[in-house]
Amino acid sequence: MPGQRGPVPTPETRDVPQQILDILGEKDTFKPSEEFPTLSQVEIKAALDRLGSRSMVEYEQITADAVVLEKEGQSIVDEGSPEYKVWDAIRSKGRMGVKDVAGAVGGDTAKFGQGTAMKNRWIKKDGNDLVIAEKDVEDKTRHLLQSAQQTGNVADSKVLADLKKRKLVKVEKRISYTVKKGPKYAKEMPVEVTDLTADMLSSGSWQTANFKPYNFNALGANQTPGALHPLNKVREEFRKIFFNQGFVEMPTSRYVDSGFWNFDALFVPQQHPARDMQDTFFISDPPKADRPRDDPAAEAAMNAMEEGSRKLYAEPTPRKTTRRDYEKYWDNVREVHEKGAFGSTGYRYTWSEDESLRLVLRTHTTAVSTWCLHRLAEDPRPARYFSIDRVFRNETVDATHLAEFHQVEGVIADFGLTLGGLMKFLEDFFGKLGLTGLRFKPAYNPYTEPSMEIFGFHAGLDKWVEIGNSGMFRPEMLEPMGLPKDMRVYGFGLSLERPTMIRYKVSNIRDLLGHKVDLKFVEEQPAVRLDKN
Ligand SMILES: N[C@@H](Cc1ccccc1)C(=O)O
Repeated sequence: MPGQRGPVPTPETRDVPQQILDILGEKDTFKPSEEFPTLSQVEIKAALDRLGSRSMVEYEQITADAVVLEKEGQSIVDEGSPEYKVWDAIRSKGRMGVKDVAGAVGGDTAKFGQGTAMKNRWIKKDGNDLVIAEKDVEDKTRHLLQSAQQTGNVADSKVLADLKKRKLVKVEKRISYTVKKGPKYAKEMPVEVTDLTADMLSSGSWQTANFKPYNFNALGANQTPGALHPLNKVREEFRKIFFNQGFVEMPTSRYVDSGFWNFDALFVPQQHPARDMQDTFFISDPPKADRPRDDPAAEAAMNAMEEGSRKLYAEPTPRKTTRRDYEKYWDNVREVHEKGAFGSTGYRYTWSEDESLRLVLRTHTTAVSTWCLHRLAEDPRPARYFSIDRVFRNETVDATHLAEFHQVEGVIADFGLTLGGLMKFLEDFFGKLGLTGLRFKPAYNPYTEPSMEIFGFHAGLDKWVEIGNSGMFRPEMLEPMGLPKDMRVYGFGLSLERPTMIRYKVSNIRDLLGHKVDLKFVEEQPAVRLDKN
């Protein structure tokens, strides 16, 4: 029975309760330690408890002193006493030089044995030699210790004190039991019923059935309650960091989105290589997305997230909601691509509505940030949003790349933001993950200007690793939404997999994500604190 306190019955111990009943059929009382010399005290106790809890036996515990052999005492029992060994060595040679005894029996044995053998008059000196004085001797020390071992007792207290002084024996407390019949004694272990069944109820046999008593001392069986996946553990750590800095979590989980939200609204030109089949998974059925329009489900989710945050940070006013003009937004996006607008010269190509309405597996969570930012335009105010969710890219799969992974993404909207502020923010943010002394490298994203790749020095790997991408969103993205000209928005993104792989020392991403993940691995990984190494 899993979790049962005490030893698990083995084939040798399983029928001990029955054997105890058998013995009690012949004697009124007995000591199990004498009848079962090979069983441990714990095994005996388990059998007695089993019978005792059913009132089949009663037992008493006796604590008594027992003489136990020390190592030296045991070796005398096994090989004989030093005095005997000295006598025996001299006997077998006939005579032996005093100086040769140590060589024959060992230094320690010679040292202790020779004197005692002399005192016992087993040996005597003959010139410079030793010869035996007694033809037959009894190794009393050995016999004394043998009997002490068998009975756990040395009757003569003076002898016992002497053996203790010579460190041949010690005295220990021993627990033993005396057993007698209990009020429900029977010759056989009765058959016990564990479950009340429908049959027993209808036949009435439950009335006479012998139910197994509850064992309230039994430990519960170990439960495997499930475990957070390592990615989820790291995700939770990131979420804490974001929440601690006043970020609102964005509603996510919409894996399929239109090109509009994933690309066009972000000022990604329609000919951009990222929009190629090589890089993006396109969905063929349904063939086309709807034009951007009200999205009540996402709206409700985001309202709830904001409401929670508003309570937490005691922000005074809820957002004003006005009707969004999606026709205008759509036209603005077309115009900024095609002809240029809002002070930008645009890309100057013919913008295709069909391309914008193609369905894709979203390639970045910036699609969600874009949706949240366009929503902010109806009541522009400082805001901080984050998401941690799955994205898809048509990549060649290898040890560090899969066609799907997770992005950690944050955006900060405010008035009067500067690039220096973003760098400082990122230093603080990554500092909380234990990464300090960041380096920034100018980079290019169609939707941010300036853009920076973020590098951190990884002490364990002893090299600079790219840990993220960031930038300030372009006016070509923000102004078509209706966000005010003087509002600036930071954005940054990183993968969830990379810090998780480093933290859990996973070298192949397929051990972390996909269909080959070992559940045992998942269950065994400890929780982490990202800011503790
Ligand atoms: N979308 C970028 C990350 C990013 C987000 C926001 C601003 C700048 C960069 C990526 O996928 O790598």
